[in-house]
Amino acid sequence: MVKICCIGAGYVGGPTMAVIALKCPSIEVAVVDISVPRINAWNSDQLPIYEPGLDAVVKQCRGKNLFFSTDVEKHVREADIVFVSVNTPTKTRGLGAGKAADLTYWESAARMIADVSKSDKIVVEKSTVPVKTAEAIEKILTHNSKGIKFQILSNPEFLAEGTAIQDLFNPDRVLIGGRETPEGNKAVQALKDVYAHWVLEDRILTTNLWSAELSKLAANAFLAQRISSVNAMSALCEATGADVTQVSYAVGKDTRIGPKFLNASVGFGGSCFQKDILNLVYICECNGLPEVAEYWKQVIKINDYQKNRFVNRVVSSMFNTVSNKKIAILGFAFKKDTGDTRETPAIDVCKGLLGDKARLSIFDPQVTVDQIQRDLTMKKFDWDHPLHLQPMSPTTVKQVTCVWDAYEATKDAHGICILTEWDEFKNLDFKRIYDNMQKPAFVFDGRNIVNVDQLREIGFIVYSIGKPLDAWLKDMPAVA
Ligand SMILES: NC(=O)c1ccc[n+]([C@@H]2O[C@H](COP(=O)([O-])OP(=O)(O)OC[C@H]3O[C@@H](n4cnc5c(N)ncnc54)[C@H](O)[C@@H]3O)[C@@H](O)[C@H]2O)c1
Ligand SMILES: O=c1ccn([C@@H]2O[C@H](COP(=O)(O)OP(=O)(O)O[C@H]3O[C@H](CO)[C@@H](O)[C@H](O)[C@H]3O)[C@@H](O)[C@H]2O)c(=O)[nH]1
Repeated sequence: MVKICCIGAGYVGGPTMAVIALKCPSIEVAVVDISVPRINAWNSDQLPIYEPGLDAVVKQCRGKNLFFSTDVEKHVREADIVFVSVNTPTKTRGLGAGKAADLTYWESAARMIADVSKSDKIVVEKSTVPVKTAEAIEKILTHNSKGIKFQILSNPEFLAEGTAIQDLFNPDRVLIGGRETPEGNKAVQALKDVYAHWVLEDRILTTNLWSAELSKLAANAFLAQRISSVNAMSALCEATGADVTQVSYAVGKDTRIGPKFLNASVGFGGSCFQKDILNLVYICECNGLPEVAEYWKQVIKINDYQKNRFVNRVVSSMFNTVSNKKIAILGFAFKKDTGDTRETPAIDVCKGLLGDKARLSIFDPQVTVDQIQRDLTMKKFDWDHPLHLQPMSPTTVKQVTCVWDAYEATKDAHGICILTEWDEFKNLDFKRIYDNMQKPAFVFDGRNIVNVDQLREIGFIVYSIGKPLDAWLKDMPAVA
């Protein structure tokens, strides 16, 4: 029986391995982590991450051919294929701080693999890593290997949160990069055989190691670039009376462009886009390509601009101050159908409003009070380290309350900011909400999910990203 071990039981390691176990009953899969609470949660009824469809997959395989354990060394030693899916945060100190990937966790995993292994292994990069990481990892593995042979493969993951199970069941492509040697080809084939249990052959792409590593960074950069492009257009739409939804529909009808990923928003969030673009920028700089680095940097600059612009719209609409005003924040996760708040635009928007002394009442159906308080007090990039290494939040932000209901959050509020596109926000009783708010009552829709005309009819002053402006907002300063 082939044995797989995955180091890192996070958003990628957990769902990916659960699906491999489900689709390959003949393979034994162990997911290991240094975080005891995380592994305990994977072994309980309350999984550590919220992902539609995940519970059912885990329940079907756990205890049969899917195991979650903190006994990292034992499972690595026994495995034929070791996936490494640990954190690769942005460096906060030293060379490349604020841009380069911090490979501390990857390196320690590689050293441990070399130390405990007693048989040949295929080591698979599942984490997103800088191009050429495999070379460094190979050096660590072969230096300490006592004659054991390791083949390193790059197999980046393309799942998106909220649709992870769907994406894993039916991936656009599976990418496997390996050394172009007989041993390398054999290792690539072994991993191909795993995916071939459920992925069509023409969707399994094989490349050299460096192409696979770089393709992951390139894919995220392209995706984020589309969002920054449409968000840049949204500012121009507001200035000219065009409607960004109509513009992106018209643009996306061109089959060369395509309709997906063209929704204007308060900005993109999530653990990957910003981190991976910063990483790409750093790699370009290190390779003497400052113009290319500058090009990609702009995607992040526009994203920051969009978040600032949103805060400025809120403040300027409300008589240029939100001091001591209650603002309801609907949605804190970085997108719907996840409880993940990593790099969520809500953090920057909330911090911006708190900077102007607003009182915030936050509701998100999946995010806990503790998480929100941690996010609002944590330093940039601290979130991307294993849980037990993250600082506990010693202080709470007093002007922030978290509630478990949108009606409670909006009661007596002066304004509402919609920051996540949860389906339930579309069906709220806005008449009831309006009646319980201070007047004039404002809605700032950062996800373009409300029916603007209906809300204006009720009496709200509405701002919706990239849409023709409410008369109230027309003479207000719009620049960030
Ligand atoms: N989240 C996504 O949607 C996504 C998608 C594709 C790729 N990625 C990439 O995958 C990687 C993992 O992302 P994630 O979101 O799953 O992160 P995560 O923080 O959810 O999980 C990483 C896990 O690795 C564990 N870990 C760290 N060092 C360890 C070690 N030495 N031994 C054992 N366990 C260790 C941590 O405790 C943590 O539980 C990152 O490189 C990320 O960029 C993420
Ligand atoms: O038209 C759009 C599409 C997305 N977003 C925002 O962009 C962010 C990222 O969304 P999404 O890409 O759906 O989620 P992620 O889970 O971050 O997935 C991305 O990052 C992963 C980690 O690398 C990759 O594996 C995925 O392919 C890639 O889509 C979220 O804040 C979305 O709200 C928009 O604002 N407009």
